[in-house]
Amino acid sequence: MKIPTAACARLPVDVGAFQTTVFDAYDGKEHVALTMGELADGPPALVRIHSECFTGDVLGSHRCDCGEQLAESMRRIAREGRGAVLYLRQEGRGIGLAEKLRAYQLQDLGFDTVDANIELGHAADARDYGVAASILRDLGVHALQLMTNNPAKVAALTRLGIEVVARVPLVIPPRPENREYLNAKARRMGHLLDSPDVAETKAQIVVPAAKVPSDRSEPLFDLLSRVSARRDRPFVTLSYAQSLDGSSAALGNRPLAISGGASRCFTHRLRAAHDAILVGIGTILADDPRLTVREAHGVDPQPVIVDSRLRFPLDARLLTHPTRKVWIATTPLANPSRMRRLESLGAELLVVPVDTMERVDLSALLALLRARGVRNLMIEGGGRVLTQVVDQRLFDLLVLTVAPMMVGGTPAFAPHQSLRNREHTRIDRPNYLQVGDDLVIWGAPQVPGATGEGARDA
Ligand SMILES: Nc1nc2c(ncn2[C@@H]2O[C@H](COP(=O)(O)OP(=O)(O)OP(=O)(O)O)[C@@H](O)[C@H]2O)c(=O)[nH]1
Ligand SMILES: [Zn+2]
Repeated sequence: MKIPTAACARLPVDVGAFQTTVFDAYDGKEHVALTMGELADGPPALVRIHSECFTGDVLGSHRCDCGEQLAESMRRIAREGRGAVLYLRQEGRGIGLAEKLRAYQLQDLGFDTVDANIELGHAADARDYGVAASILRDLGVHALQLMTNNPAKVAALTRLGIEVVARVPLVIPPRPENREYLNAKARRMGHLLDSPDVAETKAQIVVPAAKVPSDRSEPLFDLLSRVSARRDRPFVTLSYAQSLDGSSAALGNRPLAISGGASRCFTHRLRAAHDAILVGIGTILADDPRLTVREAHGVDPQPVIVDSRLRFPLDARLLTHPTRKVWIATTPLANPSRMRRLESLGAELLVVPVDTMERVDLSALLALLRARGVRNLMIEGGGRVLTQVVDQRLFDLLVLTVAPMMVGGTPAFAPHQSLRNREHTRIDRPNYLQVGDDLVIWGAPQVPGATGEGARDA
């Protein structure tokens, strides 16, 4: 999407003169590009994509490293005589200044930077880089060397079709006041902070995270980076794998590796494109999954487990998730002492009203997730949850991986209830991708009674 410029002027600062352009972005914020030299021609330029930090950038706060990263990146660009800083108005990793200060209060009480956000009902990182990609395209920049310590930023830009030929570390030596904060960023958000000295950092060639399919998957990831939540629930992607004969597990629900290596990378990339990931308790009992992003770059989505009867095992791997506190959604009928036990093991219990069958009411759960800041949610299974989601038409996008095998196992879906009595759910103008040996079918469900166009925009 072309992004209109609102105004521009030359701005001399200590390190040199930058052309300063304000963009009229579709999110209503005044994002800024500081550029030096000719960017559209020549080798990939040095670029900093900087998120606004009033406390660090303007006041020089010692709680973070932002102000120094901004100054250092401008210095490096001036030294090269060429490059750009995009100053994005994403204060507090997208949650705004007041919420960031609330997060600071929680950090003073012992929460780390990730848990503080989550405690306040936000995603650990609420930013997206769609505007940045549009501005870069407007500047004629399609490939760049990115000054960042954050691999998720590299991954996000790559998904948006900007080629990051190198990641240039921008490590600021810690101060006593921000040592713990920087450690938390490294430990919990995967920031690469071990280059000891700013002056020594050199560009590192970025190895593409996952040898995922072909560029033909870009429209899918591009779509995911642009979708916005509805008011009543997050944008929901239903993603699961099945064999040619429709099985998602071996007989008796025994686990089965269905998709190949390439599709696993693809699935991890999908996970990284979502704020949260939801599975039913059956999947936890059968597979004990970690639900993390391991085979792609990116931040782990918030795991959410639907567990009406609170059967969650006390030794499940999700209780030692490396970056997130697992959210277990249950009902007021669940055993209170079991709830307390799981809480003492680090889970967060979400008590949700029951539906007519005394299960977690999925619409109510989705509304709660939305209220907690989840903008997009990936639902990975299992059969019961998939069936309910399709029955109640609670999804916006389907991503189905079909592996070329016959299993004769447990069907991906439980027998449909209400669906049988209603119009069938069709995927509108589906897209087909080959990923390794597997076939990925993706598309939006047709809205009942709508034309193809409307369904596609759903
Ligand atoms: N919510 C929240 N935001 C913070 C906190 N500390 C800094 N920020 C914001 O974080 C943003 C910068 O993100 P960082 O995580 O420092 O770094 P990054 O942009 O992901 O990665 P780099 O490119 O390496 O700087 C700015 O918008 C800051 O205002 C915090 O404790 N909580
Ligand atoms: Zn900061």
